[in-house]
Order: sequence, then structure tokens, then C-alpha cells
Amino acid sequence: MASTVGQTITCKAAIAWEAGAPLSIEDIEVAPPKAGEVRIKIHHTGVCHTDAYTLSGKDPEGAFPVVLGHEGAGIVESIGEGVTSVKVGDYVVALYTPECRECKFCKSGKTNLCGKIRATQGKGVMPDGTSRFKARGKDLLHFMGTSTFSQYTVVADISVVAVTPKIPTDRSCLLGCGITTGYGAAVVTAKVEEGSNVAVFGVGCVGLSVVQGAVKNKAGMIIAVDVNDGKEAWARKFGATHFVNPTKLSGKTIQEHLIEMTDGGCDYTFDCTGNVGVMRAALEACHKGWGESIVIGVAAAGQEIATRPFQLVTGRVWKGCAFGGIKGRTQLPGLVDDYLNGELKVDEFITHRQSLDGINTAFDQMKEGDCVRCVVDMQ
Ligand SMILES: NC(=O)C1=CN([C@@H]2O[C@H](COP(=O)(O)OP(=O)(O)OC[C@H]3O[C@@H](n4cnc5c(N)ncnc54)[C@H](O)[C@@H]3O)[C@@H](O)[C@H]2O)C=CC1
Ligand SMILES: N[C@@H](CCC(=O)N[C@@H](CSC=O)C(=O)NCC(=O)O)C(=O)O
Ligand SMILES: [Zn+2]
Ligand SMILES: [Zn+2]
Repeated sequence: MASTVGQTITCKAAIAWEAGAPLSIEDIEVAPPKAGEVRIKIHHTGVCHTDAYTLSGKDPEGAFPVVLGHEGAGIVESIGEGVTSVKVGDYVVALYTPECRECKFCKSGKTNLCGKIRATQGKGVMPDGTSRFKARGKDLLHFMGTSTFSQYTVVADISVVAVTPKIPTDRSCLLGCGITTGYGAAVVTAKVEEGSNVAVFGVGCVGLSVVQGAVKNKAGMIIAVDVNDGKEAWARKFGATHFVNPTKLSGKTIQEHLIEMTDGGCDYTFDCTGNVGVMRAALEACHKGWGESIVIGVAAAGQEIATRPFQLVTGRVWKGCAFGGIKGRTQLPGLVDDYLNGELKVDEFITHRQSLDGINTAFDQMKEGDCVRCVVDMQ
């Protein structure tokens, strides 16, 4: 096959022309990578609730037309000038949380958030302020620095990590967001301790991954909280010891119930719903003096969290994380090793599959409640 290096590639992508409308599968022109950039042939992408959130128009940073998708894996097709971290033919996972290792954030040792390209990423353009995508003669915006709903995408070199080809791309793509986010929240951000009591609000892909992380760190009680009874079997399969449906409690709140169950409150709670009322309940279900609540869910524009300040005065801690607090270029290969050694569940999350033509069905399935993750075959 003729080399595509240095050429504009015409391929298929799922384009979001406007908020609230189905994605349109059509030809897209993908320009070659500029200096410090990498063009990836995307093999597989997951569909995450954050894609649906931005498509819905509720994301204050959402802008259109755009190529969504941020849970993707594939092969490096070509690299721009000066790129040394990956090479043509490498199997890679796209990283919506980049890692430059040079900025104030990266050097702090306190966070996985990288500041180097966050401003342009949030505006939907590459670090030089321009787009690599064109369709119907118009520039399209990038999304979360990754845009994995295209057969080819261009990302900054700090937004990609090479992984061993031993992990198939239909599995490694899920390490690009949902699994890593929940697992990292438990293991890296909260650092759940042996014997500690944990409550996980919302046990979709992210919440089940928190459960997996809590099991890894040998938590005591792992209480899954979900309004969908169908999630109980899923939560127990991943290691939850208890399940509570908050809509079935009578005469008490979920926080009161959890405080009773745990003799004073949980050591760690996690919001994996994006519902600000749930975030409050999760904080208030924490043990006085030390309980920590981790916000993972993404809430819509205009939503705010509230609690009595007394909850914090009396020692509960409210924090949050993106991508679980995991530094993608440094730590993702280790998670791949854990998967290959049978120590990290990934296959179990895949409940649905679609081709690129079926990507709108993937969005519908994600909202149905029996879907943990749908993986889209992009080629
Ligand atoms: N901070 C980060 O880096 C990331 C955040 N997210 C966000 O995490 C959230 C969860 O994502 P997924 O697991 O993919 O979603 P999901 O929809 O698969 O799971 C959410 C679960 O919450 C349950 N739920 C809904 N309302 C509830 C309530 N009031 N009480 C208890 N359970 C309730 C649902 O039944 C469902 O099982 C989303 O808001 C998503 O945007 C996702 C990935 C990364
Ligand atoms: N754009 C939204 C915020 C969306 C958000 O919080 N994204 C998370 C990842 S969610 C993945 O599925 C994230 O990485 N946040 C950190 C960041 O720097 O964006 C808004 O403006 O509300
Ligand atoms: Zn996501
Ligand atoms: Zn950085």
C-alpha cells in the first residue's frame, strides 16, 4: 500500500455537527501531523458518558462541529518533526490527560493534570491553535485532545502512550478513560487502605472500576449504591460486598443508612454518577474526623455542590480527580501489564460492540442501563 506519510488522509469519521443531533458518518480529511504531533490510525474506541454529555450541549466547553471520542487505541501512522516518544507502527492509547513532564503541574508531584496544552485542548484545537480535520470544506474541532471517533486522528505527542501490542486494541482503548479513571481514583487518588470501608455511588464502568481498585487495596466493606437493581450482580462480580438501592430505603436517607451500616460512616466514598445531590450524600456518608469523598462524575453546566460547612469542619474531606489521578505516559503501561498478568479486569467491561456505522446505536445502548461499555470497531 502506498505510504500516507506527509499526505492528507481521507477516511470516515463520526462528526457531531451540532449539539443534540446524531453523529454523522462521513468523509473527513485528516492533515499530516505537524511538529510535536502524532497521527494515529484508530482501531477501537469506547463510548464514554462524557462524549454523550458534550454532545448533549451541557458541557460549558462543548463547541461544534467537532469530532468527539476520547477512549481510543490504535497504531501510529506517522509522526511530526521532533517526536521521539513514539514511532511509526507503535501500538498506542490516546490520552485526554496529557503528560509533558515539564510544566508546573507535571513537576509538582501532586497531580496528574498537565497544564501544557490544556488551554488549546479546551478550545478544540491543536497546540498551534489550528485544526487537522476538515469535512464539507469546513474545519472541525478536536475534542479532549484525542478525537477518537475518526479512523485517523492527530494528537500532541504528550497525549499518547505506546503500549505492548500483546494487549488487543479493543481492550487497551478502555484504559484510555473509564477503567483507569475508577481504578486510579481508588488506588492512586484515595489510596484506599486495607480494611477500610468504601461506598461507591453509581456502578457503571467508572464505579465498577472503583470497586476493582478497592478490592486490589484490600478494602473491608465495599458498598455499591445504585438506583438500578440490575447493577447488583455486576457490582458483586467485581468484588462489592454489599449493595444498596437508595430508592428502596424508607424513612432514612442513603447517608444515614451507610452511617448505620459502617458504625459511624465510610472511610472513603466515590461519586460516579455526576449528580450533585449524590455528591452531597457521598460526602455526608463519610466518617466524622477522616472520611474522604472523591468526586469523579461530571456534572452539567450550572450545577453546583452544597453541604453544611460543619461537615468539613468536623473532618470530612471533599476532593476529586480526572483520569483517576493517573499519569498516562508513566503509569498506563503498568496497568497494561496488570491486565496481561490477569490482575486487572478489562474484558469483563465489554457488554456491547458496534461498527463505526453503528456508533449512534452505541450512544443509545449506553443510556439503556444494561451497558457497561460499548466498544466501536473503527476500521
Ligand atoms: N473525572 C473523570 O476523569 C471522569 C468522569 N467520568 C464521569 O463519571 C460518571 C460515570 O460514568 P460511567 O460509569 O461511564 O456512567 P454510567 O452511566 O455507566 O454509570 C452511572 C451509574 O450511576 C447510576 N446512578 C444514576 N443516578 C444515581 C443515583 N441517584 N444514585 C445512585 N446511582 C445512580 C446509574 O444507574 C449507573 O449505573 C459520568 O458522569 C462521567 O461523565 C467518566 C470518566 C472520567
Ligand atoms: N469540559 C467540562 C469538564 C469535563 C471534565 O471534567 N472532564 C474530565 C474528564 S471526563 C472523562 O470522561 C477531565 O479530565 N477534567 C479535567 C480537565 O482538565 O478537563 C466542563 O467544562 O465542565
Ligand atoms: Zn471518559
Ligand atoms: Zn505537563
